[in-house]
Amino acid sequence: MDLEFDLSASFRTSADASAARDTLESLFNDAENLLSKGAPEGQGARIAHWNVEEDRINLQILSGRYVRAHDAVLRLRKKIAPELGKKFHVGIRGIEVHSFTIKIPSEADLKEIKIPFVTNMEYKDGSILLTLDVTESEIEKRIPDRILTLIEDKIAALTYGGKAEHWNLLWQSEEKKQPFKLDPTQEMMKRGWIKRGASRGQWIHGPQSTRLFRAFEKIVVEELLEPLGYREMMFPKLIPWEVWKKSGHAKGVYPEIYYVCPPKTRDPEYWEEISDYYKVTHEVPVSRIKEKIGDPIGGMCYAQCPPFWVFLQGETIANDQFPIKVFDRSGTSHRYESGGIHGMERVDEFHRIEILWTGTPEQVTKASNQLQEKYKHIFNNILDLEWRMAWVTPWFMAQEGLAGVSQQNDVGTIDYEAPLPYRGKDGEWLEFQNVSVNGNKYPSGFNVKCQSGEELWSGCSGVGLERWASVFLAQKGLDPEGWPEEFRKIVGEIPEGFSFL
Ligand SMILES: Nc1ncnc2c1ncn2[C@@H]1O[C@H](COS(=O)(=O)NC(=O)[C@@H](N)CO)[C@@H](O)[C@H]1O
Ligand SMILES: [Zn+2]
Repeated sequence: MDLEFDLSASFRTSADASAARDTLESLFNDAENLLSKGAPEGQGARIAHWNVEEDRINLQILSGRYVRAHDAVLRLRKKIAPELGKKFHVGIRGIEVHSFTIKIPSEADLKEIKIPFVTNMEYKDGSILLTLDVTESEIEKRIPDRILTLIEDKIAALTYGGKAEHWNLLWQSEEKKQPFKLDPTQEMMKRGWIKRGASRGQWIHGPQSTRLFRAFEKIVVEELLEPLGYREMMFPKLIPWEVWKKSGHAKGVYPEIYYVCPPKTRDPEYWEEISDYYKVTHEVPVSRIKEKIGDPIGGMCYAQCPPFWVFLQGETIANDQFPIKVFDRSGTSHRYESGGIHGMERVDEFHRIEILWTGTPEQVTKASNQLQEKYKHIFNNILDLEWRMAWVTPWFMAQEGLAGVSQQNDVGTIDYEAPLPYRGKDGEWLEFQNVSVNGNKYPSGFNVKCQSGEELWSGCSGVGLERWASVFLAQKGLDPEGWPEEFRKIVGEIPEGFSFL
């Protein structure tokens, strides 16, 4: 059984339309092809029933997935309005929806959920019956189609939800003997390289760890970004909903972002009682603060590349400007990660170099391949890591709560993973960066065009420095004597830290 739409509605007319009954009869009778345009043979919409009662033309329309009942009613209005006007001086004032149900095939029921404009959802013999409460304006705004897509995605998630994340191996280095077997985070804490920050999942990096992070950055800039012509930019780090609506994150990022709310006003008097309360009690009255701050305007940097696109938004760019290749390392990213205390490899606040490029599909694919070559050189000849690359669910799909792979070939994400010896032989490998070809998602999301009108694609690569440090130190330990010569030259002398009594 496929989708079934069942819509009962009326055209409200400016005057009694009974005189038009015969005309309506012939219009509706030969509406067959009007209601099947765009549908495979015999799968158009059909008028199950109609009648005229003074200033109401009532109809019931049944359809499948192709010419959906609500589209059919709009097509009918367009068809009969001029006839009624010309011949009978009767206008159509609007559409009243009396009942609207959609039947969607599904192996199982969905859990109780609240969906706008859906008044009832029940599961009966292999399908979910949705009852919608929509008016003409929701129909014009395609709300029923978005509700259908949402339900079909949830039904799909019931099945692939059980499927493991998409993963297939692309390349793997040879195994390497790893003398070091300890947890690098514990070792770094013991030696005072890092200390936990005061906030959840946050670290403070001492001079030693900072030198290591800067050495990784230096390698990325000198070995990869400069030779390949990437220019440094600074992307915003406070992201408003507007950006996440265009990047797609507004579809599913809510459980993992740090929200940002501005004060309702910066008038000191408005806040005086809060400061006074603190001065007297030495407690911060958080519940009272909640009343004094505005709604969240968005959140802290999460994926790092979306806010860049506002720089190109709405522009038409000369072809000779492409490929545009930039990178950002101007600030931290923040994710409300799963609970529990993690080492440095899973943190709420992290430092990432975000590499971003855009151009024609060929240019974008080529740039991705160039980056992969350079990374291979860095991991094999400078850091001497044991590591692998795998083709996985694109990061932008995962961050919208989707699974599987992109329909477009060579659009997708390559995850770079490495073993952490302290996790043991069968320990989970850690993703320490990725390279993605994101297809046309961002240029079209932010309405960026190239002069020739050719389709624009983009790609991005996130280099997580906490992850590089975790992988490198887990495999090589914290003593520079155990580090590859190439890398030691770049790091130089590890600076002294501070000692505590
Ligand atoms: N919680 C975290 N802690 C430390 N590093 C992280 C964390 N989340 C992501 N990263 C780093 O950021 C990289 C890219 O993150 S991603 O979500 O996979 N991809 C994106 O967000 C893309 N925009 C590319 O940056 C990861 O490979 C990892 O190196
Ligand atoms: Zn990105």
